[in-house]
Amino acid sequence: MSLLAVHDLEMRFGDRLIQEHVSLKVDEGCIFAVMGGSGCGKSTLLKHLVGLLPPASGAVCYDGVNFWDSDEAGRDALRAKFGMLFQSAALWSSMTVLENVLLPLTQRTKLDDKAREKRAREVLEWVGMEGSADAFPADLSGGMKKRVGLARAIAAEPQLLFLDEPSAGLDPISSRRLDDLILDIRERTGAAFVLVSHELPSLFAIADDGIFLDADSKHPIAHGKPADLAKQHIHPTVDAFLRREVPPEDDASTGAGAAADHGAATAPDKQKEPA
Ligand SMILES: Nc1ncnc2c1ncn2[C@@H]1O[C@H](COP(=O)(O)OP(=O)(O)OP(=O)(O)O)[C@@H](O)[C@H]1O
Repeated sequence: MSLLAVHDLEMRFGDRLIQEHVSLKVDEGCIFAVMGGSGCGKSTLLKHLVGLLPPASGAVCYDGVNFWDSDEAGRDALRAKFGMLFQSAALWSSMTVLENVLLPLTQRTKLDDKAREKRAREVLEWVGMEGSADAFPADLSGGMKKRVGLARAIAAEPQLLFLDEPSAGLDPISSRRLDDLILDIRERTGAAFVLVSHELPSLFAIADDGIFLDADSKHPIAHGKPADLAKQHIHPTVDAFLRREVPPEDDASTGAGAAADHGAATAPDKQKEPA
């Protein structure tokens, strides 16, 4: 039974179709990437996965339980299985770092004050932020805020973590540190991750599986490990994203066969590998 399974999801805003025929599975310990060009519906998919938006049709299931078929108590129980790191880290500015991390522990666990603080300090230590427990978010750099956001997301021991562009706005070194941190957290907790990302080095370094959403056809055009997809020439749009190539425009030869030739100039094995 998959931790998360999405079956033939259709996403709409009113009459406007965003994506259809979206199916995916995320198992324990998997790092799953949601990829695609700007505006294709990645963040919208994430919002469907965390129960913020109801599907137009299709199903989002956790451990085989359909989120939208559950009653409110059932949905709360399912929500307890996951944590979320928003793009901005979304820390409460009026609370200290420690108080921010304590929040999900207060809301989601029955731990007493002492145990809550112990756990909050433990996860802050994991992300290297134990020395900033009494600081306020305004005193932190972007990378530090993301690390605190990650500590808050993992504090209540979720099985699944959703990360919306975790590397956005970070310099390459901070971005690489965040990748290492995600791998470290997976190692420590066995949690699975679903991440929206445009960062190719990060996708190639840490993602085990993924889905590629296409803005034009409004359905997924590729499934698989990003590092493998970059070598397979499945579709010109996938190549353009994963191999940083410009897709041929208004060209009758935009099929998968033509894409193979199109990609030859900058094969991934000739690109600089992620450090
Ligand atoms: N609340 C909303 N109401 C109506 N349309 C929306 C809403 N939110 C997003 N959209 C539209 O849905 C489409 C997909 O948006 P989304 O933010 O999911 O794309 P994305 O792939 O995450 O983009 P980016 O990579 O630029 O962040 C866009 O055309 C966007 O304008």
